Amino acid sequence: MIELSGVTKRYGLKTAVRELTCVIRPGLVTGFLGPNGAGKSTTMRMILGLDRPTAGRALVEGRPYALLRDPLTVVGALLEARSVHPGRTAYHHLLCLAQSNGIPRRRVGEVLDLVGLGAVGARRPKGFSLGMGQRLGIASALLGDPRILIFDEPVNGLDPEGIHWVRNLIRRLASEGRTVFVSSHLMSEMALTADHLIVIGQGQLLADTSMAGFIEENARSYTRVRSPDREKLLDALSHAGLDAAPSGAPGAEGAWELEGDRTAVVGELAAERRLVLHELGHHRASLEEAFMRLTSQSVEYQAHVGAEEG
Ligand SMILES: Nc1ncnc2c1ncn2[C@@H]1O[C@H](COP(=O)(O)OP(=O)(O)OP(=O)(O)O)[C@@H](O)[C@H]1O
Repeated sequence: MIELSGVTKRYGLKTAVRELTCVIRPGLVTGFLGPNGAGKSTTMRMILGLDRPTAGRALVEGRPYALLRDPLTVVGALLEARSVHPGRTAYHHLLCLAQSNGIPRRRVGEVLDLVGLGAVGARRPKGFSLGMGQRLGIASALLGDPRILIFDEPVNGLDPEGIHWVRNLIRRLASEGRTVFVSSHLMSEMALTADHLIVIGQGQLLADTSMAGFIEENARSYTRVRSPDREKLLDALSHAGLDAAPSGAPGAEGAWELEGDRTAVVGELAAERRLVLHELGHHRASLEEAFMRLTSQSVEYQAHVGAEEG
């Protein structure tokens, strides 16, 4: 378990994280979302003792990271900026980490096999592809068989096969009862991976909720209907007091949308008036749209498309 209570981090006048309080529980994948500069990496660095909070406390399994004995056996992390000694092979890189953390040598071979690098352990990581580098970072995180795993943008730069592999690994780690805390800007990936979400904007907590609850609360629900008898259908809807607007969704040209789930009433109206329908369905907006909706007020750098400048 990871516990943050009133965690604040200031860099000079800039407050990167402001009074963040939340608990990241075992047995679940908790997604950590926020626009660029929201404070995600800073928060992860504070949990890992790489940055000291200006105020508040970050605890892993009930203790500050700095007080952990053999920390790699308690918490493993994959951070965005990683350093690997240029002269060491992948095997030696992991062996040095293992030896300084009281981890048996045999575990090095195990994690290399686990991440699919068993055949290239004798090679130097500087010749590795982005995906292989990412796998080596994950091997380091798993080395101490820790109960807590923190992954900052784990699928960055990976191909679809690599993304699929990371997703399955993350889900498996959580199903084994571990605490898994993952940040990603890839919303479609997060929607498939996370059970729970913590969302921050400008360093402050915006949401701490289940994935299903987040989508229920923040994603628009609507009915989409398409008919070759468009004018008659719109007339029927308007007589029934139902507002419809043209769909702006890509690939939904000619379709109309109504707020909420109105499939039953639209279907009945169409049947009554003997109108042909080519499409009628209830949709819920994606996690991406829900995220954009929630964080639109707290984006640090925003492009103003079409704004007149100068
Ligand atoms: N060492 C530092 N000195 C000064 N400001 C910093 C430092 N580290 C981070 N910041 C600032 O703190 C804020 C939060 O940064 P952080 O990297 O934690 O955000 P993030 O959510 O991880 O962003 P991204 O999604 O772009 O990785 C930003 O405004 C950043 O410029």
